[in-house]
Amino acid sequence: MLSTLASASSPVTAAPPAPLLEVRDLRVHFFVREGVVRAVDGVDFRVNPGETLGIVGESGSGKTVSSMSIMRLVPPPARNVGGQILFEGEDLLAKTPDEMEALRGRRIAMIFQNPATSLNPIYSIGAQLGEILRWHLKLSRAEADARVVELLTLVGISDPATRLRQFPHELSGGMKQRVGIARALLCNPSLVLADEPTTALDVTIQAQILELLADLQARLKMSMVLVTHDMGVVARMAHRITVMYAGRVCESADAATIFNAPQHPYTRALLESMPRIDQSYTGTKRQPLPTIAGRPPNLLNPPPGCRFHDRCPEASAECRRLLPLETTIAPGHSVSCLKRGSEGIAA
Ligand SMILES: Nc1ncnc2c1ncn2[C@@H]1O[C@H](COP(=O)(O)OP(=O)(O)OP(=O)(O)O)[C@@H](O)[C@H]1O
Repeated sequence: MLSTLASASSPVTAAPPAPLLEVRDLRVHFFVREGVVRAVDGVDFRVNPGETLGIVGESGSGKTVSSMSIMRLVPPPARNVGGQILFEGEDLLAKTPDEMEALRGRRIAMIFQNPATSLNPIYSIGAQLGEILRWHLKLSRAEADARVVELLTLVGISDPATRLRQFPHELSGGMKQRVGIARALLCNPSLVLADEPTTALDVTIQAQILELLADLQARLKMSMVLVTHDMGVVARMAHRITVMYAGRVCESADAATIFNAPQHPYTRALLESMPRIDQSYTGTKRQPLPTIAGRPPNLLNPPPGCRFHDRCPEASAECRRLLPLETTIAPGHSVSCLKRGSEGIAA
């Protein structure tokens, strides 16, 4: 739940654009034998038309569960226990399974982490991409082939007419991920979700795929949610950034604000642990790469108060007792930290 710090001297600014996607107070819990894992526990974020939202945080912070929830693809024992996911004004959590099926791949599409497993090995590229077009848009085989060739060309695949007849194992990892991106864009979706789209690739290929995504985003004015643990990736790709920790949002702002004026101690710690280009981490003058001391809490039994308190250099007694609510501190900039003026609740 988002609250606003009232300020009589706040300048009057233009109303922000209506968001394409607005996630409000989302709660997704896993009901396991040992108890309840609060994987996503009151998360808010939004994506404006034509922009990339980067969701960033350490492993286990709830990024994937949040993005899979948009597609309603988080499997049991997870259950959505609260919140709203408003997409083009409609609550996705209120849709029937059939309505979601019609929407997935058509209005919201996904680029998966591992292209080796996300493509079906027994169908040619043309057959598996064409099937999506025939199902969603009722295109004929010839029309579907033409559209697939158009998309393969768009993602930089040479000789697309030949690729159409090839099988996934005949393509390199980078090429497969290009096909994965083409597949996501086939039906011209309003929103693309990309969960760690480059982590499974060789380092040299990662840069090429990020460049392709950035280029497509700019050319097609694509709206995208990019999930990553890598601040370097969001620095390059995201217009806005939501920082998650232990199932909650610490801070959300435009990318320049996150990098130049971060407010939450966790955002600051993430930035400090980014490798710097002017710093040597090898050789005789090497500095150790800073890391954030400690570990994220177990979400089966999260500590009371701020989830970050036992790793936070600023934590006080009240941080150990009160859970900070996400609070707007400037237009488009929200933070959940008692030290930055957030209201706290006993939890
Ligand atoms: N099937 C499951 N059963 C129980 N808990 C789960 C299950 N899947 C995920 N979780 C828990 O949900 C929390 C959020 O997981 P999620 O995958 O969203 O994190 P993440 O930020 O995407 O991390 P990563 O970068 O490692 O994928 C984690 O604490 C994880 O342990």
